[in-house]
Amino acid sequence: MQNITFIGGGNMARSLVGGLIGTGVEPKQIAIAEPREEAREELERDFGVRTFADGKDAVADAEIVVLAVKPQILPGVCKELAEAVAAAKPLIVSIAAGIRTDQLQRWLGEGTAVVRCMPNTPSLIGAGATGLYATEKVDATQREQAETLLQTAGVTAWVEDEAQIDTVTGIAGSAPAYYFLLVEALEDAAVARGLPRETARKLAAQTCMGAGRMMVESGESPDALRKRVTSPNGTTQAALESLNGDGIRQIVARAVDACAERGAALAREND
Ligand SMILES: NC(=O)C1=CN([C@@H]2O[C@H](COP(=O)(O)OP(=O)(O)OC[C@H]3O[C@@H](n4cnc5c(N)ncnc54)[C@H](O)[C@@H]3O)[C@@H](O)[C@H]2O)C=CC1
Ligand SMILES: O=C(O)[C@@H]1CCC=N1
Repeated sequence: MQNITFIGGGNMARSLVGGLIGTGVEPKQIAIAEPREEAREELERDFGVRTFADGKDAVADAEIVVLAVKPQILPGVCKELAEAVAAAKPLIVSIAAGIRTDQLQRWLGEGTAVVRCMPNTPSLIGAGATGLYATEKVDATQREQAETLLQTAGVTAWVEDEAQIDTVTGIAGSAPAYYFLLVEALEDAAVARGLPRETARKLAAQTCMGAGRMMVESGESPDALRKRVTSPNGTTQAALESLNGDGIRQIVARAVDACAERGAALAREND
């Protein structure tokens, strides 16, 4: 694995660095630029990585630079890094929601090789899901480098149309939060019915994991697995009829649209 520099050492960088180190990447090959001193100390303590206060210093010896700051500050951060990027010529991997590759190339230099991707926080435990998109400037070796980097965090899938990265955000990047919300809601419903919260959380969270593992490991469709839980005229049928009657599929479709549209709006707002 090449030298990898993260610009931004927040939640997502931590998730990806955790994944990288978990698969045996040498911590010293990872550099993180992070302005908050306390965060730098924590990153060094938790992962043994090199940290820098200034992004330009962290880019100098990097083969891959992962942009992991908020979309709202990315234009300024890229412009500050442009000279160092032009000198080191790393592959740029952006994980910023919404921000398009043509914008990144405009800020960093038109010749820059950019992969835009959308990972998610389960990367921290190697259970991430990432969509990737490569520009024409990215060669086959760099595509492989980006894929290998994100595969240390979980599964990956390429998209050919960049706009689909916003869809990926809707079903994977942001989606862990939907499952957390669902477990919160299950927990609240159980507590309202008198079950202790601790018991409710333990059982609901494990059920979320169990259902997830079955979908990933069995190779069966969610539809087939759902049908197997659903006895005719039984309890699950009653619950599913309630969910469908309340428009669960429409609710989810609207949420995915809202997410993807917010991604596109972030690109416009930060142009
Ligand atoms: N949190 C998530 O689940 C996911 C986030 N993303 C994307 O990842 C990016 C980072 O998100 P989070 O990690 O959640 O945010 P965060 O706020 O936890 O981390 C951003 C970090 O950047 C640092 N920073 C601020 N200015 C900087 C500068 N000039 N140079 C270097 N670092 C600087 C901040 O101090 C902070 O530690 C965003 O663009 C977001 O859209 C993508 C997929 C999932
Ligand atoms: O909420 C956000 O904007 C980021 C991008 C995907 C997950 N978190």
